[in-house]
Amino acid sequence: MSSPFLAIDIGNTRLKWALYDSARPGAALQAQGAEFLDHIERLADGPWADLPSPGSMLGCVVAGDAVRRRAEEQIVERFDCTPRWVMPSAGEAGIVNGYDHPTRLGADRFVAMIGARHRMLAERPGQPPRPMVVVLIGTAVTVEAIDTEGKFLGGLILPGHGIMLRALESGTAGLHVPTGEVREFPTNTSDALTSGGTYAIAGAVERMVQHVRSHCGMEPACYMTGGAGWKMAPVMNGHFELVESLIMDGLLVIARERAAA
Ligand SMILES: Nc1ncnc2c1ncn2[C@@H]1O[C@H](COP(=O)(O)OP(=O)(O)O)[C@@H](O)[C@H]1O
Ligand SMILES: CC(C)(COP(=O)(O)O)[C@@H](O)C(=O)NCCC(=O)O
Ligand SMILES: [K+]
Repeated sequence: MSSPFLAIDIGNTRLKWALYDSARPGAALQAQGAEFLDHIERLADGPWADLPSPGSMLGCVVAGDAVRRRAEEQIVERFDCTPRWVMPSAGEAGIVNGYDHPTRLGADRFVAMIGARHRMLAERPGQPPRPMVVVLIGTAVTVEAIDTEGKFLGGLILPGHGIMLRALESGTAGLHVPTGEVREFPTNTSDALTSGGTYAIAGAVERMVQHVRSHCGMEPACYMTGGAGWKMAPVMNGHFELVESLIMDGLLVIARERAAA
């Protein structure tokens, strides 16, 4: 018997949710949405009002305990299921967590790597696994390195587009301008700021691809996700697959493994 499954990803800007017909990778998506954190209280009586009730849910949250509790209130108000959240551990679902303190790794990073590993293996059945670079472009940007065995080697944390711009605006007198375009040779302040932020992220990602290539001796499979992923995709060198659902995919993989255990 399978029942609908609710997956939730709470970042520092938005809560993303997705309802699937069951708790397994490849499950059919029935409904999805995103709310800014200020609007979490609208969920139960708004976007969730007419949904079929999930039999279980699993989420990841990096926005802090107060936000997590506000989301839990909505879940228990609307649905008959217990809120459950992924806590990064030393290893789960094909990823070995190489962080110095594994539990201090962001849950969204851990879950995205699990989703990516599952996708990479599914894309090449019967072939040897590849190392990976997994990029999350949300409020912050993270750039994760995973070897062929599924070991998380380490990752970068950078400011996201919005934080970079706000930091520059607040730290200078002359950088209060509208959003510009990404240009190779920007000739106005708006384009210079937008291009600077975009290529800062692209440069960090390219460097991590080099590190993984030389450490693992193989070209990594590269995946990108997050609310601002679409902004980065056009400027990435090499083959980067934009997978909007990477964190939800990871939650489905974990939910199935936990149900089987
Ligand atoms: N429609 C949108 N709503 C909110 N943020 C958006 C939107 N489109 C792009 N973004 C960008 O995505 C970032 C937030 O992405 P998201 O994945 O929701 O972040 P987080 O996981 O940290 O909550 C913002 O910094 C913003 O630059
Ligand atoms: C790095 C992050 C702030 C990213 O948050 P996001 O951009 O998804 O809102 C989050 O994953 C986090 O708080 N991590 C804990 C510290 C760490 O991963 O080392
Ligand atoms: K996130």
